[in-house]
Order: sequence, then structure tokens, then C-alpha cells
Amino acid sequence: MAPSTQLQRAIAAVKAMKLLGFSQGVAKPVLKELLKVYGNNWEYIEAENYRLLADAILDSQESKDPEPNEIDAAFTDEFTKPLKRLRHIEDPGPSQYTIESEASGETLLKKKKLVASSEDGIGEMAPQHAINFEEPSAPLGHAIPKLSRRTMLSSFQSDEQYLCDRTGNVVCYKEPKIELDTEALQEAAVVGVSTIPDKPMAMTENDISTNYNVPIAVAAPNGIPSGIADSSSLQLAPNEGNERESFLVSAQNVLAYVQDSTNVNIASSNTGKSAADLAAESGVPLDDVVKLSPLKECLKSSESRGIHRRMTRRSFNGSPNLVSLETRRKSMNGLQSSLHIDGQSNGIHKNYAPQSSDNDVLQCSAIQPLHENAIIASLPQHFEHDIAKGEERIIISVINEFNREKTPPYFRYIPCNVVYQNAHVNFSLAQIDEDDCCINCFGNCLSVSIPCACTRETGGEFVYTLDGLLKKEFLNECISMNSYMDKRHVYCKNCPIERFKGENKFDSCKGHVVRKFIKECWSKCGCNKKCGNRVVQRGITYNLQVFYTADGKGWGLRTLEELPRGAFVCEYVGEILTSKELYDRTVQGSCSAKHSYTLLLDADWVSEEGLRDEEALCLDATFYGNVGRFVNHRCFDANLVEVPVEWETPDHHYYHLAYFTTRKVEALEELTRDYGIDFKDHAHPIKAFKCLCGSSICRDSCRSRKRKEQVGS
Ligand SMILES: C[S@@+](CC[C@H](N)C(=O)[O-])C[C@H]1O[C@@H](n2cnc3c(N)ncnc32)[C@H](O)[C@@H]1O
Repeated sequence: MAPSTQLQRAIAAVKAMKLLGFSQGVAKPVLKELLKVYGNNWEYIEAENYRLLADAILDSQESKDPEPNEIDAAFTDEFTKPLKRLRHIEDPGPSQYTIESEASGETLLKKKKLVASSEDGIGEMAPQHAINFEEPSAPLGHAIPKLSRRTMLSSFQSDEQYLCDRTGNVVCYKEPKIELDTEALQEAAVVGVSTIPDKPMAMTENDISTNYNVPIAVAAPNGIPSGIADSSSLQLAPNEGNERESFLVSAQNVLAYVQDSTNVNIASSNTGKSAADLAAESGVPLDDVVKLSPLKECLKSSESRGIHRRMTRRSFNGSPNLVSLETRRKSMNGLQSSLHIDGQSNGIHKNYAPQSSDNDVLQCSAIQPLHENAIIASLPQHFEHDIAKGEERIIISVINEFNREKTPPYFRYIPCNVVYQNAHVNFSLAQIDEDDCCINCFGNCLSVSIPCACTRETGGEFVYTLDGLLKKEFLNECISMNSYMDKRHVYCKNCPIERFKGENKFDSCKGHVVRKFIKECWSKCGCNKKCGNRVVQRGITYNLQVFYTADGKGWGLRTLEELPRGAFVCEYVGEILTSKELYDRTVQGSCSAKHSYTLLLDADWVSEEGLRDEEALCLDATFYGNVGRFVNHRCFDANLVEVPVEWETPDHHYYHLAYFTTRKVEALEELTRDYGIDFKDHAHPIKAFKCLCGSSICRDSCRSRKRKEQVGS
């Protein structure tokens, strides 16, 4: 990236932090560290108005948070000591981030320690500028800002525009960016060198928010995959690390089994009610919901806050759990997980996302800490307990049983595609011809013997069964069309992928796969929302989980319940880009993430001679996407197949990519699809990787054999 752009972005970031009350001196070193960690990928840092940066600053500050009796000294020191700078050392202390490689080959974001030093110029963090989350006294007359991460982040997010609903039109989003001003430009001169940090922002009493979402939670034993709990087979292992799992508790039953990173705490809901109040209101005996540890009483008292904070921190460093195993065992026995596999029913109950208010749902968004000090004791938790952040009808948990990477690298969850900027995706009822919809239908189109007009695309036949599965014949055809061997390619004369490469690089079309489309009924149709010809647009209905794969592929997606053949699993959702925009992103390196998340919507590129730039569309799930982005590749015998589906527009330029099962899939099986990669073709737009699919017919096996031979010789 050109230095000036880099500088401008740095200024904007620092400025944004300043608006939150973080001085330049505080923000700058953390920003530098994040840039290192994310390989100068600004998209991550700028996402959600620099949420990652704010999180990281809060984390580093919390780690520096002095004990109450140190506060006075720190402030007194302000005028007596030279400003200290931070440097990395191996000893425990306040944290920053660093990258480490695991045996698996994955690169992990880890905390690196910072300690005061006056030697190098990484940045400054004078004690007076660390935001304190305790009840501070300000001996030197400073106004001490008291902010919570939640307060800050919600103020950060307040001007976000929301994106889309599941069946609605694609919405073009624009996130507010911090405008550069002259003051910021002056600061440009000092980004990268140390300066005297600014004074903290003065805060009023109203700014001091206490609306922490602190739920009731029960720790589950380690070693049980999130989403699966069979109380009869629980192994109560000693606490080996910091990662645990908890339940999402509703008034009547446990909704989900979720992962967490911090300690067990008992606290109030975000309405400010206590656990006891909520339990009383919901009619669930408190002891049945949560077995309070002996710590309960001391956590409730304000005097104990310091103790709790210290205990939380100690435990975060790996020392024994706050709640006894016995307490945990009782808690587990007192609860029925909604996600259990038992011998009798062999069923996993749906992990529906709660729709109700605080009154009837106590959200255990991972074992949330009691107060703000503890909130920032964890690594940034982008997704809390549901990676879909409530955007799907199902809660989608995340679990890593192999290393300490708690969540996948940052991305923003969207349940349906969103136009990035120039893509021509414009839905209008007028655009849908009467022959392309079933205006005169009513009820469920599938219950009538004569197929409706929406089946024109599929030869006058509905492709779905009454159970909502893809019919055998259609599924077989899709599998065969997608199969690497049988795939039929068509070639366009003026391929949009090639034409942006510049004159020297211009190449002939690499080919586009011929596909079979599904056309679902939609708003202009007379049928109702429950019509059997509306499957994909209803969204995810099966229990899925994002998990860390054991075989080095990074994160993956799996099912927590058995899936029948022909079942719709999820859509591949991302930003809708023109192929030019995708090319520009690739050239700029903003898509240089370790994994590739782009797909072409190229099914119809050959049918028009002069396809306009804005009509040659792609999906990029690198920064915005849904669970579809975690589906890994498997050569030949993948259990998912990708099918193009359209409902809002029948023009084949824009459509949805839906994943259906190619066979019965067992609970806990990883969901995979064949990306169609030719591992020998290095010019292919999909960046090849060393395939670790494990299939006995892996197409990359020749290459890996060759490599081994080369190494051996
Ligand atoms: C759409 S992403 C899948 C999710 C990804 N594993 C993650 O951690 O976010 C595609 C990327 O995953 C990795 N991947 C997928 N299938 C793989 C396979 N069979 N072997 C090795 N890496 C794979 C590659 O890095 C690929 O670019």
C-alpha cells in the first residue's frame, strides 16, 4: 500500500480512537502491533469502525490496570517520573498481540507482553492515560473517564446502517468512516514517533454506563464439544486452560451449549435484574438454573469487586477454577441440554436463537464477567456465543478443541448477500415477468398437481419434495454437473476475469461451469411464505457448528445433527462485487488473507457477448459472510454440492449459491464441497492450496507425492 494511504488510514484510526477518549499515545502502539499481526490488512482493523483496535486497546489497558492501592501512586508519579515506553519482553505483564505458529501450521494471534521501558520508541502509555475501570479517585484533579467496552462499542456502532433481511432485497451498505480533518493531518506528523499523550476526555456521570450484559452461566467441563452435552457421559476434567463452555439458559430449558473464555460469574441480566429476580420471574428455581458457588455472596457485594477482579485474573492465567467440580456437576445434572445426542431419540433438539426478551431468556453469552474490569480480561470475543450474532434462526456455536485460537479471524456476519459498491443488483417487481412467477397461485404450490410458472427454469417440475429436500433426479444432475470429471465448461470471448488484467496479462477465458438453476417462488407470486418452493430463502434450519479442523485446514463447518440426502444446509453469502472490484481487491492485496473466500457468479457470463462490468458478479466472503465461508474443500466425494438458486430476479446475473447434501451426513461430520480446483493449474482464479482433504481420491496427491520425491532426491 502506498505510504500516503497507509498514513491516512493510521491518522483516521488514531482519530477514531481519540473520539473514544484514547489518546494518540495509547492508540498508536496498539495500532502498530495490530498492523503487524494482521499483515497490514486494514480491512480487519477498520471493520465496524475500528472495533478490533478499540478491543485491543481496552485489553492492553486492562492488563495494565493497577491494583486500587497503586492508583494513587501512579497518579502521583505522573509529574515525577519520565514517561515510560513499552517494549516486548517474555515476562508476564500487560498484553499486546503477536503471531505464533502452531504445530498445525496455523498462525495464531497471541498476546505478547508489554512492560514499561524507556529504551525504544514503540509508543507511550503513561499511567495517567490508562483508562481505569475501578472507582477512581482523582488526586490531581483529573477527570478519570470510566467507560465500559460495551458502552464504547455500542456508541461506536450507533450509526451503522443495517444490511438486509433474508428474503428482502440486497442492500447497499455504507459504513461511516471517520473524516480526516486538519487537526488529524497535523497529527500525521507524529504517527510513528512518540508524543505526549492527550488528556483523557472528560466524562459526565451519564456517560458512565452500567448496562453490562452479565448473565447467569454454568461452566461445563472441559473437553466436551460445544453443542453436544450428554449429561450421562460427562467427564469432569480438571481445568486445563481458560476455555470453557456454558449453557444458554431460557426460562424453561437450556437452549444451547456455548463456548467461553473467562470465569463463572453470577450476575444480573442487562435489565439490571439479579439472577434471583430473573429466576423468580421465570418460575425456574434458581438452584436448578445455576448452582451458586460460595463466591456468590462476595461477588454480590461491592467491597468484593477487587477480590473478584484479582481472582478472575489469576484464573485467566490458568490457575484453579472459581467453581468447584461438585458445583459444576450439580449444575450439569440440573440442566437438560437442548443439544444432546441420546441413544433413544438419537435427536438433537434445535438450537433456536432466542427471540424473547430478557424476561424469559437469560443469556449466558459465555461466562460473562461481573463488571467492566473482568469484561476486558479476555481476548477480543468477536462473536460471543453465536457466530451468527443472532442473524440466523439457529444459534451457531464455535469451538476449537485443538489450539488457543478461540474464534476465527475477524469477519462480519451477514445472513444474506450485500452489494459492496458497483454491482448491478437491482430488484424490482416490474423486472419479474408474469411468466417468471406464479401470480395466480395460493397456499403451497407443491400441493397442487399442476406445477406453477416458477418451474419453467426446471422443465416444468418442482425440484423440492414435500419434505423440503431436493428431488433425487435433480440432485443427481447437479452432482454430476459439478463433478470434476463430468463438469462441462463454456468459454466466453471477452471474459470479465481476464479483461481487467491489463493488456500484457490478458489471457483467454479459463472456462465457466455449466449449471442448473432452481427458481423459487417469491413476493410477486400468489402463494404463501410456507410454500414448498421456498426453501433456500428461508435460511439455515439445521444445527451447524464452526469448528477448528484437526487436519490443518483451519476452521471448518460441521453439522450437529444427522442430515438427510438433498437437504439445504446453507447459502454461500458474501459481498457482491463486480469482477473488476474483485480484481482490484486482489491487486491491492486486501484479499491476501491466508484463506481464500471468493466465488464467481459466472453461470451466465457466456450468454451475452458484451457483458457489462457491473453485471459480471462475484461473491467475496473475506470481510462479510456467513457460515458458508467455512466450508472446506474435498476432492470428488464431498458431502455438499453447490446449486445456483434465484428468486428475486430471473436474469442469471445475480443468484444465490446454495449448498445441498449429496448424501446422508452423520452428526459431527465436517461439511465439505468440491471447489473444482485443478491443483496443477496455477493460473486458475481460485488460489490453489496444498490439499489436506484426506480423500482417498485426492487430486492433489500426485503433487504431494512429487514434492516428497523431490525432497527425497
Ligand atoms: C472458504 S475458506 C474455508 C475456511 C477456512 N478453512 C478458514 O479457516 O476460514 C477456503 C480456504 O480454506 C483452506 N482449505 C479449504 N479446504 C482445504 C483443503 N482441503 N486442504 C487445505 N486447505 C483447505 C484453504 O486455505 C482455502 O483457501
